Amino acid sequence: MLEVKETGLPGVLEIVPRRFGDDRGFFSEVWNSATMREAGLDLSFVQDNHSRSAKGVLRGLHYQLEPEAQIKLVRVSRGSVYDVAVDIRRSSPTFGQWTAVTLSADSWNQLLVPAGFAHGFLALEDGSEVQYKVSALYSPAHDRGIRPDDPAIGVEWPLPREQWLLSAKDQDAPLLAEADIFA
Ligand SMILES: Cc1cn([C@H]2C[C@H](O)[C@@H](COP(=O)(O)OP(=O)(O)O[C@H]3O[C@H](C)C(=O)[C@H](O)[C@H]3O)O2)c(=O)[nH]c1=O
Repeated sequence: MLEVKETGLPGVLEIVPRRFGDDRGFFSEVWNSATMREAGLDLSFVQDNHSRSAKGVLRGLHYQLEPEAQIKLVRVSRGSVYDVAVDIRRSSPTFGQWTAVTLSADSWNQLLVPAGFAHGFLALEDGSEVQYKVSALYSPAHDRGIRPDDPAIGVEWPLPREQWLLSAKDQDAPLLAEADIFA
């Protein structure tokens, strides 16, 4: 019922739930706590988010600090996005490293981003819709960001910088070296 694949970063997983197609369309359990537990992933979520982005919109790199750090299960229900996770735990052997998976409605894949990682995505098609569950409620006081073009991280975004559309918050975000992150 579930395919789980490693990515370039330990802890960040690509997950592909089954999709049952028939002449009406399809049905898919996009989140099932028991199926995930059987796959060794004991997760619980408290909030479901949904955003739509034009091609070139880059949202990120975002995270919430402890004690409101969020595990995220990210999927795309329309279009496609280049989805990125960055390890921002100073004590981690993979601190500062990043991995990316293209998530799309066609591939029906999801990305599990653990707490302690910054998350962001670049919309590759107009009207791309991202839906993601988070394990802690939104807390503006704990909400933080890091510049998505930080050369110390070196994310290889698939569209050139001049095509990006960033929020003012993301344009002014600190570099990794200046940011409040995880021990
Ligand atoms: C995240 C969030 C935002 N908001 C409000 C706050 C603003 O008035 C408005 C837009 O917020 P923001 O510009 O932070 O939205 P994104 O840039 O899509 O932020 C998200 O982008 C990346 C990809 C993430 O992983 C995070 O979940 C989240 O930070 O929604 C809420 O009311 N609840 C929320 O949980």
